[in-house]
Amino acid sequence: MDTQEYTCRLKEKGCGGCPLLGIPYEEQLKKKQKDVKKLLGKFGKIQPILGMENPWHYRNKAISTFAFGPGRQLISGIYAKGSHYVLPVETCLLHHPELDAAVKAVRKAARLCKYKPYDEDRKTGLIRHTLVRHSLLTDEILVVLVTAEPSLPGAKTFVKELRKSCPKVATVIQNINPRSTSAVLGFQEKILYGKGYITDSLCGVRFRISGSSFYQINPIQTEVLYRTAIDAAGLTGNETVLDAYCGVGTIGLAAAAHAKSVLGIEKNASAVRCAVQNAKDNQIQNAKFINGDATEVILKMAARGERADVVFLDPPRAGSTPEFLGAVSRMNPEKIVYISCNPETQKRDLETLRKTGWKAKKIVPVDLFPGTEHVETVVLLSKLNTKQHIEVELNLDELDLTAAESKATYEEIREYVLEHTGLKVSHLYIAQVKQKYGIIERENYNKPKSENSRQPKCPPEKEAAITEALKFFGMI
Ligand SMILES: C[S@@+](CC[C@H](N)C(=O)[O-])C[C@H]1O[C@@H](n2cnc3c(N)ncnc32)[C@H](O)[C@@H]1O
Repeated sequence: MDTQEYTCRLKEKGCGGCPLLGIPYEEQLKKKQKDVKKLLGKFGKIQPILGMENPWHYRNKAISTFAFGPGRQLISGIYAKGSHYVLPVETCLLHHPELDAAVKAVRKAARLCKYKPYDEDRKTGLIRHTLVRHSLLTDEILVVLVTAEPSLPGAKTFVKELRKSCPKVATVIQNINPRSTSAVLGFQEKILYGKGYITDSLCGVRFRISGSSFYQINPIQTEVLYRTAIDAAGLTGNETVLDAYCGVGTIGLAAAAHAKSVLGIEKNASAVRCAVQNAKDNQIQNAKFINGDATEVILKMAARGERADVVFLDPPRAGSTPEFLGAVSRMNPEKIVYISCNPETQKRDLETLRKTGWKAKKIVPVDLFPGTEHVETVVLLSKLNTKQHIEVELNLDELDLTAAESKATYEEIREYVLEHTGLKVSHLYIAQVKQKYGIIERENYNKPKSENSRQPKCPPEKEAAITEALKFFGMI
């Protein structure tokens, strides 16, 4: 079956998982580039999106929900769009093929053990979902069987049959979720076989992956994402680094070799335990982790006058909080690297950061989710008024400026206008518009050499463009 046919069949069935699958990959990338530009273009130039060479079978995690199929046979698959009707899924173009093989083996073992699927409406049956993870490093598979109650009769037989059909299964976990909820996992777990985790590697660091902790689902592009973020930070080995919303410590631990120290903050206690263990397993001694809400932790750090040179933040889809961003700003880092899986909330947070003088220096979209509408973005931010920027980025002509002028250089205004309108504007025109808004120029700067000299007047179209730029930089 080719991609087109596959997509048509899924659409017929009502599968809403991957709305872009029927579109050629180049077109998908163009669309995402455009979407990011629309949302974040006002903060700076958007670098070309970093896509995949082979955008298929990239997922390292699958979730399959159990139900009764024809003849009351146990089936598993995904919910049809907008409903709780289960569509059987045997293969998926986005899953690593080992995942489909493992889910098939789970179904076979569950049928042999005569497990009944859980019925949400009647509150009957036992097994709800299976969550399966694959490691590219070791080729091992982790299987989680989610049940509605703690008792799992014949658990040993289930594991034996599962491993017989799929010997790559290295660990099996029972997760108990008795709640009426759309969340897949519950809070209680039992290890039925193996160590309860598998090991994967990213950017040369090995990570333990459990059933419940957050781990990026596209390992190939995650390396691209992390390298982009770490490169953007320009670490020299002397920096103190904060890795907020750190999950199992992936970004911080990948950056640790290039920094003086790393402090990770994460709300999920089991992810923090994994992060501490990951540091040990990799003999990384300059990384520590705090279990807590990122906003609460950082507010306390800022109040104690603590600081960091570089802050990485990679919040969930809901984004960060104004309180977190305010506290980061008070800690006065040299750089913030904001990694996001939701450019809409990132846009909101960038607006908040801009109010305290932060400016986007680099914006790079990374396609972690081919076939879907989702996209990751890495944004590097720094403050224009830090010592480093005065030394490196302002030229001498522009050092003697009034407070309003100091917000953006003539070059930055010129670049902004060119990028947003395609118009070229001279320093003289910028000076004229600034004067119009009462932004006082220092003596003789960009003024005509004699009172009588004929000065070209800024045309209205360019004046409007410069006015927009002055607004953007908060100067008027
Ligand atoms: C998008 S994930 C990023 C994890 C990690 N940086 C990575 O790349 O694997 C967001 C993480 O934030 C954590 N989280 C969510 N809300 C939080 C909060 N209020 N404080 C701290 N961590 C939080 C989640 O548990 C999750 O691990």
